[in-house]
Amino acid sequence: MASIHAFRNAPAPGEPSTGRRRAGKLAIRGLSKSFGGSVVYDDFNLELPLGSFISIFGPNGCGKSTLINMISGLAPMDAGDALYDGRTTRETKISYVFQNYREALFPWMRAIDNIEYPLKVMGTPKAERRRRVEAVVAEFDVKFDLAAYPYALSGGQQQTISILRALVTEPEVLFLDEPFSALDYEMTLLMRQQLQKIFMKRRITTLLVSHDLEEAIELAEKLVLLTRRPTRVAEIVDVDLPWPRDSLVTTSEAFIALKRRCLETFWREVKAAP
Ligand SMILES: Nc1ncnc2c1ncn2[C@@H]1O[C@H](COP(=O)(O)OP(=O)(O)OP(=O)(O)O)[C@@H](O)[C@H]1O
Repeated sequence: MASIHAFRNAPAPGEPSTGRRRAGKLAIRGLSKSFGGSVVYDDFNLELPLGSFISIFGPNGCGKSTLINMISGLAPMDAGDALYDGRTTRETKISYVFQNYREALFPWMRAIDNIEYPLKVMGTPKAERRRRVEAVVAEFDVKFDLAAYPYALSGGQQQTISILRALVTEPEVLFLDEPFSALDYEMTLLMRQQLQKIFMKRRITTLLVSHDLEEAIELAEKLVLLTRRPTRVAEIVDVDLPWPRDSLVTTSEAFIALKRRCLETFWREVKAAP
């Protein structure tokens, strides 16, 4: 997938970031999608609050990536639409972080230039570009050398660059497709902390696809559990745990009860006859 798409619908230069929780809803209506004769979605409907951290979890191949690809504008729907507080995807400032950071970064650009790149594409003046890059780097508490090229950075550092590049445009909606699945455990836990920090500060509507149920719960305010194909919403679970959440939250009674409930739904759906 061409990573340039990650920067479309970016804000105009100088436009303020969205610091407050956004009102309104993301409304997905009548969404249908098939590949060949294989139906993934057929008249799928979902409503979610903007300004929330939403995780999406479901059986293998149920269409999690396809869903966020369609509602972010990366892939076409066969039918239906997605409206952000009444505005189309094209009218909404969207960023996307891919699972495969190695292919998403430009190898010939230094880390700092990768972060700045979408602002250049948008025609943001140099001084403003520098201000925004510095701001996002400070916010994420980056400790490694941003003058390095991607090949010289660890996986976690490369994915940090991808996330900073997505955030530098000050998006209204941030999509993350299994962003930490290629990272080691320690780095994954650290990245979850960083992502929470950014979310609490900016309140960007965030949609995370995760294969890891603990991760999906740990980060979410709302967890969307999907069925097998043709895919529907099995359940939307409110994750009412206090923020910020460190990794120890996964050992709390409240967390374990939530995980149990999600697993029960998950297994019911996995075992359901196709
Ligand atoms: N471009 C495509 N062409 C043909 N089939 C596709 C395409 N993209 C996705 N599919 C199929 O659509 C279904 C849903 O795929 P998708 O990757 O969205 O599921 P997922 O839930 O994200 O999967 P996973 O759990 O493996 O990450 C799968 O059966 C997949 O093979």
